[in-house]
Amino acid sequence: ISNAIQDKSLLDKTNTDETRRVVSEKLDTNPPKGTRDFYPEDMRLRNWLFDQWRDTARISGFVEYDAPVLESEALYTRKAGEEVTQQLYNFVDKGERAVTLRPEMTPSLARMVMAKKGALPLPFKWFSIPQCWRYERMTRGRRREHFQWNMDIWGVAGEEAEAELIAAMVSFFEGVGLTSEDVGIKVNSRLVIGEVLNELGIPPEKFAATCVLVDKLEKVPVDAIQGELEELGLDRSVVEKLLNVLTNKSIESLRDTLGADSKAVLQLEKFMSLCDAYGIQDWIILDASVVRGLAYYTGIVFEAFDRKGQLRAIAGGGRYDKLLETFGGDSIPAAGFGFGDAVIVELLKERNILPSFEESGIDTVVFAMNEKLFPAAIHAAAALRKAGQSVDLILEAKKSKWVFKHADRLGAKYCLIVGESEYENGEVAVKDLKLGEQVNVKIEELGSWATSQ
Ligand SMILES: Nc1ccc(Br)nc1
Repeated sequence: ISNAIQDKSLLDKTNTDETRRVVSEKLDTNPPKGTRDFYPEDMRLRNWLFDQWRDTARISGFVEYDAPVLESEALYTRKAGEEVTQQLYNFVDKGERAVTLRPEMTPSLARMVMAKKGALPLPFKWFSIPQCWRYERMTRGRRREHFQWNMDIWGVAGEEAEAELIAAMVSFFEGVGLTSEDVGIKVNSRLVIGEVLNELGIPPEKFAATCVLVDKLEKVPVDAIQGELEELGLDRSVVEKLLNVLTNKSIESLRDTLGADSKAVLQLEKFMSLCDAYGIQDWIILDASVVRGLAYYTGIVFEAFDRKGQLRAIAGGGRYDKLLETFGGDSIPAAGFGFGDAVIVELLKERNILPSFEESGIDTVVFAMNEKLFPAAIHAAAALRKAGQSVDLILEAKKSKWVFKHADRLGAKYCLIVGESEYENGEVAVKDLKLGEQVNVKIEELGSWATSQ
């Protein structure tokens, strides 16, 4: 190596060959399959959505946490046939560890709670906005990542937790301009399935996997999963009976089917009365066919959907009291939801209530008419920035025409011009780009000018 460095000609030659080989393989500028780049305008939309989520969480008394995007694969080996665990973005790392990009956040939250071994004061209300991943064969060309707002309440056994969670979700919808005419929230309890399976003599250990299969039945014909049903010992008559109960779309009909003293009916009646207290009853639809696809739900489950029925579920969640047990820990009652960043944006666009994010948010473009005046432009920009303005200082010699076009592209409010004659009078010219008016401002008064805008 040292000879090569001394013998520069060799280095140049090697570099040239190397460079030629590298340049010949044209770089693929697309992001990896199923992932997205966020250019500034996309980032403004994403930040706006995250701000709505964060504001709702803060107002509802939730505090933010986070966890690594990379987790041990062991966190998701639930063997219940869920889509989310069958599409892990997993690999073996350089330390021979079986790891995966997280497909959901709840298991990470459970791991964090277990790590604290009971030292966490209960109850707690936490939220996060993790990027979650799946590795789906690109046959369907679907995304492999999304950001998912997670809200969870741990340590509250009563349905008050689910009602608080759904009230927070409704508060988000109202905050972005959606009403109960646009969005509904279907609510059910997995106790319904539990009572039916119990009556039919199906052992409780089959409960979770049955729920996952029933969820799949919402999307595919029975024949498509007949094999999995039989593997679980669910013969056709059991499935028919189960599906019949799940057709109930009101608390009244469910009460007729399961009886007034059914735990599932009593739970749902209590939940509905809590929703009345929040004044969100118009958003709620009882629908016994809702089971959700995660194995660990144990009680109330819910999903938000667009009333026009054009889109996939907007959000979903439920109670998961036994999750820590599946990790070998002691159970703590918990409930929560996940709310993806894709469907909600599609809905807001379709309802034409997604704000515009074209403008960069730059307040003032500052430029010097010649190189000699650039230090003065720096001082002007510094004064405006000190007063809290967002300032784009033009860093090279540019013609005025270019600067005004640039300022227009940015959607800037003002253009501050440092010109010879004004500067000699200790002033700069400020043009209001929306109104077209231009005023001269004393340089030492720029701070107060900025704060007065
Ligand atoms: N679980 C999951 C992860 C990533 C996407 Br996109 N959808 C679902």
